[in-house]
Amino acid sequence: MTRAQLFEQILKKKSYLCIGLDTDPKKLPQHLLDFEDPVFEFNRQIIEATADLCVAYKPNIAFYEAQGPKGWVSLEKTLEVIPQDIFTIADAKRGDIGNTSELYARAFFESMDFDSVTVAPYMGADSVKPFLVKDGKWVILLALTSNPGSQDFQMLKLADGSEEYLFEQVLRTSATWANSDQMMYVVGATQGEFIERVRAIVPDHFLLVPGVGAQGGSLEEISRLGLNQQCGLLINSSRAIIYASSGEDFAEKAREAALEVQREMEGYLEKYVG
Ligand SMILES: O=c1ccn([C@@H]2O[C@H](COP(=O)(O)O)[C@@H](O)[C@H]2O)c(=O)[nH]1
Repeated sequence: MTRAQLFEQILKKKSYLCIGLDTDPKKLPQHLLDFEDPVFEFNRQIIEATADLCVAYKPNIAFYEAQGPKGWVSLEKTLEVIPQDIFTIADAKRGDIGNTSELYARAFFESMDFDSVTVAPYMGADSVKPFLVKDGKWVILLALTSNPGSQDFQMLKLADGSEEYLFEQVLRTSATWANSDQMMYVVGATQGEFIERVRAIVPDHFLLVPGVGAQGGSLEEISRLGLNQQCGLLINSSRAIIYASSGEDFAEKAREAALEVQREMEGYLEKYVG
């Protein structure tokens, strides 16, 4: 999917919500356990209930890999029922030496038809560039993550006396590898105080922002500081939406939770994007 197509969907749905399909077999409603593939059935019903309210779905690959071969089957079936006009993110956090990264890229962009994959920057240019080979396929690079461990490396000050953090150098250097039509960045919603520093380096890029909902990040703060003229944000919420209820009404309650976020986003789009 191109940037223009993504922005068109955002304007049409008045939403920049990404729903995380972090589907844990242990958290499935009891009544789904009789289905042949309960994980797929859960995802199918969540997608059916929320597709008009979000512009992206982000299955976290760990939840599927952990199930062995049947998890990959659930993932492939899930991808097939996501409507074509919705952006898909394989949250896999890959990256390796070049020839191995090429195979990861083939796994997510060819064997499966994801629009994007999350990639770790730590191994540098040759580990990221193999993912940047096709128009309409995106790298979402980890820049400033939402977890407490982001302090350990990402927030280290560079030794060059510039007062920059390592995550700022990651943004600056990686922005020369691909433009904002192929590269997005992960910036945690729990990092609101640094959004202006991120936007000073990458004003035009889309940011994938996990960490609202269960992790407590502020949708208002991220939207106020992070929205740009083409929206530039995909805000992810996983648990707070897909596990809004553990009962038979799980899809209905997921829709209610997604609707609440979408309505708030509609207000921010009017206020900050126009
Ligand atoms: O910095 C990061 C990068 C990725 N994630 C992932 O996003 C979702 C968040 O789930 P919630 O239930 O909404 O907290 C999950 O898949 C994480 O692995 C992140 O949280 N932070």
